[in-house]
Amino acid sequence: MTSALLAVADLTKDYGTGRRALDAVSFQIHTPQLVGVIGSSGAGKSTLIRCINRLVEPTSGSVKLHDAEITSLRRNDLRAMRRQIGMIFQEYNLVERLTVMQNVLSGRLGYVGLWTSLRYRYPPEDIQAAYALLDRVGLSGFENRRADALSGGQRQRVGIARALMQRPKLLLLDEPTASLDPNTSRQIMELVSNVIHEEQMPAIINIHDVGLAKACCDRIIGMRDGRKVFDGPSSALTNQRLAEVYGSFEAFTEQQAEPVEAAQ
Ligand SMILES: Nc1ncnc2c1ncn2[C@@H]1O[C@H](COP(=O)(O)OP(=O)(O)OP(=O)(O)O)[C@@H](O)[C@H]1O
Repeated sequence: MTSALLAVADLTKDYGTGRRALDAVSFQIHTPQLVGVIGSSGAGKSTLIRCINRLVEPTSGSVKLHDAEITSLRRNDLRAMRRQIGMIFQEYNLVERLTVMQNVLSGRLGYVGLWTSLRYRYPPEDIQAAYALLDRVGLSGFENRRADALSGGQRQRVGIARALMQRPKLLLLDEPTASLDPNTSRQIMELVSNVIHEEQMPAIINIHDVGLAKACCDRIIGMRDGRKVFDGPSSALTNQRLAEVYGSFEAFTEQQAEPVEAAQ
């Protein structure tokens, strides 16, 4: 078998409270694919995503991106590695008072240095790439809008364009649709799926909505109490397997009935 694009082995996280949030989780990604991580609240989905780029420090285990071990990197090397991992958040994490273009260009921050970025003197090829990405995410013509004048769905599109500006080898998405209405969530998921297949990169997404995960993800990892209890193609996620992930089928349906936090 070819070497993995991403290889996670025995990844474990014990928080200071003594809580084991991740328990020896292992999986590999060999092809560009959208991998959805599902499970009940507290199952460890967010911890898993954040241990991969060490926003949360794993307690033990290994994470290899294109064969490079991430868990042992020191500060400068870790910073360089993080440029290769795009991250998309539930709350977008845009700089609200800056324009769409400035936010997208900030995806190059790790490459061009602080002085260039503070003065917005980005190389012409970066500016061209930013225009192309804005077009790609459906925001052509929005370059000069301030981020705080955008809807939730538009903000998430900026978040996606900014992550792609890094030219990452991996995308991590931590509940990117949790603050969006169902229609907008679907559009964002389809956009992510299209983009990662075009760019030929893997992506891992923490997602509560199982229907959306099944419709848009190529593969699903099911988490329960910090452990991986399902790993397979979306089509293999039967009601019985869902019951194993959520404790029971009733627990699954109750969880899915939770209202959407805020509309677009
Ligand atoms: N910083 C922290 N300190 C202590 N415990 C934490 C911390 N972050 C998460 N936990 C605990 O670790 C476990 C896993 O949390 P995590 O946020 O990864 O779950 P999740 O599946 O993403 O949940 P949700 O769907 O509610 O966001 C939970 O029991 C949580 O309370």
